[in-house]
Amino acid sequence: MHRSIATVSLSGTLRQKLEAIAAAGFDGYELFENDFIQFNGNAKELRRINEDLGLSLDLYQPFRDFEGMPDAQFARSLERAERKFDLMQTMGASLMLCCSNTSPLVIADPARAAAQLHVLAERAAARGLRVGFEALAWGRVTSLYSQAWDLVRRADHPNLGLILDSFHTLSLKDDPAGIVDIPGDKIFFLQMADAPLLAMDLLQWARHHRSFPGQGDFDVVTFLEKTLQAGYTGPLSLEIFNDVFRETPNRRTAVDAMRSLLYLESQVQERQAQATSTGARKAAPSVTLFEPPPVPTLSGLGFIEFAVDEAAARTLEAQLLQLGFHRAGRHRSKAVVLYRQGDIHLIVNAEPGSLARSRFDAHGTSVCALGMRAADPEAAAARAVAMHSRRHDSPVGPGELRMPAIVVPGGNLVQFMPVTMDAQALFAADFITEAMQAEAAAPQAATDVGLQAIDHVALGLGLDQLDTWVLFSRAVLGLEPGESLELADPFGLIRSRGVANADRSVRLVLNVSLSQRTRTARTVSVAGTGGVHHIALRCDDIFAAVERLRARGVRFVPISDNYYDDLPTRLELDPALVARLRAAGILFDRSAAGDYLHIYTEHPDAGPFFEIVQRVGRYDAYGAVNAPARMASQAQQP
Ligand SMILES: O=C(O)c1ccc(O)c(O)c1
Ligand SMILES: [Mg+2]
Repeated sequence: MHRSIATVSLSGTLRQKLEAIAAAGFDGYELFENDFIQFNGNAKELRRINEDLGLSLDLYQPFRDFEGMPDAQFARSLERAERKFDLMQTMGASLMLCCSNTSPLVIADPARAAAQLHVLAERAAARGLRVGFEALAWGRVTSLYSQAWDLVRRADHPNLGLILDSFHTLSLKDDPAGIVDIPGDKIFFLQMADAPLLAMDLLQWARHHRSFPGQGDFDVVTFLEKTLQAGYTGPLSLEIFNDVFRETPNRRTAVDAMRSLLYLESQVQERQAQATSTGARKAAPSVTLFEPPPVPTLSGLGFIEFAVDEAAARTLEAQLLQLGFHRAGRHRSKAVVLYRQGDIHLIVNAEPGSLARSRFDAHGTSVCALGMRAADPEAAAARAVAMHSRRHDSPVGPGELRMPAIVVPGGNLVQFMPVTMDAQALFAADFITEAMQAEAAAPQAATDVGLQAIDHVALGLGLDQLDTWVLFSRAVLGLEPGESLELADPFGLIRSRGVANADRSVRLVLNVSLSQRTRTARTVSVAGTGGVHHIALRCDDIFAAVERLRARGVRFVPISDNYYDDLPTRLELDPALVARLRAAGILFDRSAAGDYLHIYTEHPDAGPFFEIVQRVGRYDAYGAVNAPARMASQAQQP
């Protein structure tokens, strides 16, 4: 498809926006009128920039408050239109967007509105231009695409067509199914936008909280599918009014935008392929949709790698040993040590000159890579590259394993590990693993406190990184987002959203602070970027594990007695269980599916802290109700 984006979706000056749009690989763009009005150049110069950048100017927008006006205003609006047509001809735009009337002067008379639109189309036709009519969700008389289509049909002019915008339809919970009955060649343009479900004023929602498809809650896939079924073959464009995008570096936003369109196309493509293979529908797509390698099949976090220098490595080692890990091996050729407990593998990388070291130099002790087990590591990396993520190849020594790696938003790595190799063989390729071999003979190492697996990794992100991560998680890794939650820290709100694969073997929690004053915000600020904030390790018996850890000197975030007084008023719990939780300082949550027991280690001077968790039954979340207790306690620590 011809891929396009509205200039309103990006930060920067008009020229900077267009450069970012071209660099991300778009074919064309929608010019938002204000961007031109504020441009220190004329329409001819804009045309030259378009030519230099290889961008087509697909749409000039918006033309407001036109249809259904009293005669005097109508005459003036036609004059206004002529001036816009002059500009469009000079800058090389052939389609104008006219959005439905929001003026109190509008007359609710479809015959009048249609007749006026006919005249507008006739004026456009005289110059070889076209007009597309779009229903704004808050239009005074016309707010639905079906109403806009009714006017376009009545106006009956070849130079007048319909413009669809998924936001207006889906925000009103209107049914897009009727789009299939509109002749495809009468749909002149398609604007796609997603949004989080918010109970708020439509106009505010539309102007401040739209997001790229794949970042919100709308069924944008069905919307595009219906439009294509109608026979639409025009541009696929993004029109995103979003307060955060207005201040996010525009090259990053433009890459997100392109990834979003590719992901959207691929989802529709997949549906069409399925419908065709099951014989449900004839294959009749008139446009070619993007078809990347399939979403990877992931099965767990194989390792977590820390970036350190020599001194930081010693501090971290002390912390890991205290948590019951043991040194399981050292790297064949690099200053890298492997720690292990149960099926948890932690790699501590102090190799000078490595990517890990450069991450340490920039951000201090931090997680610089996650290992994800993938059914087909090469295909997983190929999918990522197709979705505009960068591949990262680090130097490997003789006999060492090359694992395909990709760069994730913010600059860290995800490495895809083959599931077919067991952990022993996998790490044996790169590490000298005497300890592991000795351990194979006596599996319960003396230091082991019963931690068994990586449950999830929580990221603390900058405000402008959350939507990027949601889309990256879905489009590249196939991790689906859960509910978006707001958690109260004593100094501001934290927005939190889990993403996970279908069998829940890979879980990430994406946290962003809406205030500059929370611990999460300060951590992001000190590190200079978002990154892993804490690591949750799972066990089968959290009471036993915590007892052993306390005996080894591990300190946990203390929880207020009031929390345990409140717990039985919230949940029906055996008093004996409440007493045990209180004595151990463990937090508790219960859902219909099961229980979640968890506790947090005290924040170290540098690097992430740890959460110890036990899941009972099919509990599927992260104990968000307890996060305020943890954050308040952390805030009360000296
Ligand atoms: O918010 C608006 O005014 C506005 C303008 C043009 C559009 O295409 C749109 O969807 C909204
Ligand atoms: Mg629109």
